Amino acid sequence: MKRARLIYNPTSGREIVKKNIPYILERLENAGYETSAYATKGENDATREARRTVERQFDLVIAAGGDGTINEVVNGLAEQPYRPKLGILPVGTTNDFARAINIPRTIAGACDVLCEGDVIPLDVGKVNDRYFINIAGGGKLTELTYDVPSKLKTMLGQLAYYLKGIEMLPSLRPTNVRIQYDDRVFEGDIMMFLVSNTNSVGGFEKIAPQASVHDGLFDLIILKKTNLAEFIRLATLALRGEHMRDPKVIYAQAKRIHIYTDEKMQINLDGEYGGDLPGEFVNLSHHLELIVPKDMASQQLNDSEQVEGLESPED
Ligand SMILES: Nc1ncnc2c1ncn2[C@@H]1O[C@H](COP(=O)(O)OP(=O)(O)OP(=O)(O)O)[C@@H](O)[C@H]1O
Repeated sequence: MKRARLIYNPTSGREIVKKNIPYILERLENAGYETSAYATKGENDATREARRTVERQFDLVIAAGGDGTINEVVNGLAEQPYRPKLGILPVGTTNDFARAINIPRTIAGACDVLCEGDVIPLDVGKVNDRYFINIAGGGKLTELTYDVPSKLKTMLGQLAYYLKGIEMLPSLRPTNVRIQYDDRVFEGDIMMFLVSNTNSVGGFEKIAPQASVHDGLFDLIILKKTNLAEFIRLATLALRGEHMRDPKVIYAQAKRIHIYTDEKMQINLDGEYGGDLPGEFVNLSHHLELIVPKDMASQQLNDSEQVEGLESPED
């Protein structure tokens, strides 16, 4: 029998996972996994437990929580000599990563995927000595995730983030940066940069339309200096996926991105604080194996349509 370890954050999202542990264990047992569960106790505990699953050679690790918990689990698995397969039970507030890979945000639906889904290779992002699977970013607005109290998230869900975003708008300031992406360079003032492995960021599902989790490439989005009105106009365009051709936006793909600034700029990794710039973002292609819905596997593997506005390397 294969062995699975469920690592869950009992405080994630609306705290529903705890009540459903017996159901989840039963579903996995029926699918042929001898399964045990571990409740995280605080920051970085999911990373420590994921490392133990490497040592104990589990076949499958299931990260149950929000993007923060998934990120911690990935940090425990990355660059270990043996890496169990990764499954996701999205029970957080935003669940950007689960949205990007079409994992249902119900316990029963996500269990269907764990039990009947396909396995695809997953690229992992590395910056300095930390890892991410969804998004890395910098700029004042990307810091809003730190300040939303968990009580408010439990009550309001994702709306809590949007309210915080509106509150922060007037304090947005540009930063002067140098960004080298593969053999191209941008130098100037920016409001924000995003280094994305998926197309889903903060509930914006069309922000990096060309992103694929296993193409070995990051999708880089740079938002140049704007005033508040332009910023709001671009955010509205981004909701519809129409921001890429705007002259204030650079959208490109790259394997390796180096970002340097003289000013202080924090790096946000999968929604959590991940150190400060400078940073070198490296795409570890096909580094993990991920369980996804069956339709998702074929969709991701056939993804080759070019998107307008995407800067090509010779531009
Ligand atoms: N038992 C615990 N009590 C309090 N905090 C915890 C506990 N276990 C883990 N954590 C911390 O909670 C952080 C956030 O959790 P997570 O991302 O899973 O949920 P969320 O904040 O509800 O969802 P989202 O990230 O989608 O907003 C984790 O990064 C982890 O450090």
